[in-house]
Amino acid sequence: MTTRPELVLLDIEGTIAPISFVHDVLFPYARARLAGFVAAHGDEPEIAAALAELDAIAPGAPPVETMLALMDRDAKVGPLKLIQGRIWAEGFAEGALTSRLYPDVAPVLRAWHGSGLRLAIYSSGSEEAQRLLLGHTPDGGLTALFERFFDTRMGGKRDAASYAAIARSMAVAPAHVLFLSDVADELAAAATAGIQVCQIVRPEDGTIASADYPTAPDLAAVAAAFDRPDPA
Ligand SMILES: CSCCC(=O)C(=O)COP(=O)(O)O
Ligand SMILES: [Mg+2]
Repeated sequence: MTTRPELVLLDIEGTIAPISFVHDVLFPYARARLAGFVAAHGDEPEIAAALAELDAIAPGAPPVETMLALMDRDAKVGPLKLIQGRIWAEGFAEGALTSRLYPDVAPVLRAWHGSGLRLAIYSSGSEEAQRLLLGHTPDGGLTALFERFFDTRMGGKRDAASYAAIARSMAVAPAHVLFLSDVADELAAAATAGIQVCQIVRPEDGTIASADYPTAPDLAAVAAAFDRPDPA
């Protein structure tokens, strides 16, 4: 991180939301409802298209089994993410789900937005899921702080071209974007595209610090770094 960015691009899981929340609350909620959801909504065009994509991944296998197997290895696959997002939408609408963010996140995001920094999300979770998560936090709705919610329709998070495309679509030079993530491979892809990067290392979630990139324990530390002079 060398210059104060114009745009901060944020990952979700492990960066602003606890991994434990995603794995122990959101994923089990979706797992338990996959079969019922497919039975109820499988004929809707968007869901039917997602089921066809799943069939291309595991030809002939029942789609619910394919999704369960993908979830077992935390595969970030578009049709699975779309269906998870639709299931979580029902949970948030019924009040059965409330999202959880790390405690530093909401105050820093509000301060960044208030100071004119542009904000966007780039997550493997679907755009709908991202909006739900940020719209139902214990600190209130945060979606209005963000200009855009990018998901894997922009490309994979380990592919440099995805970050270049995001910068282009937000009309900002890559060098003026800062990407925050817990995953070193994602930071490597962003750095290849010329984007500034910082790894968020949350000890409570067991993130392993990479030797290759600047690290910070939370968003407050990133914010503090903006105000420090560059090392000579
Ligand atoms: C609202 S996103 C839900 C979490 C999720 O499904 C996911 O895959 C998060 O991936 P990330 O790219 O944010 O680490
Ligand atoms: Mg992450």
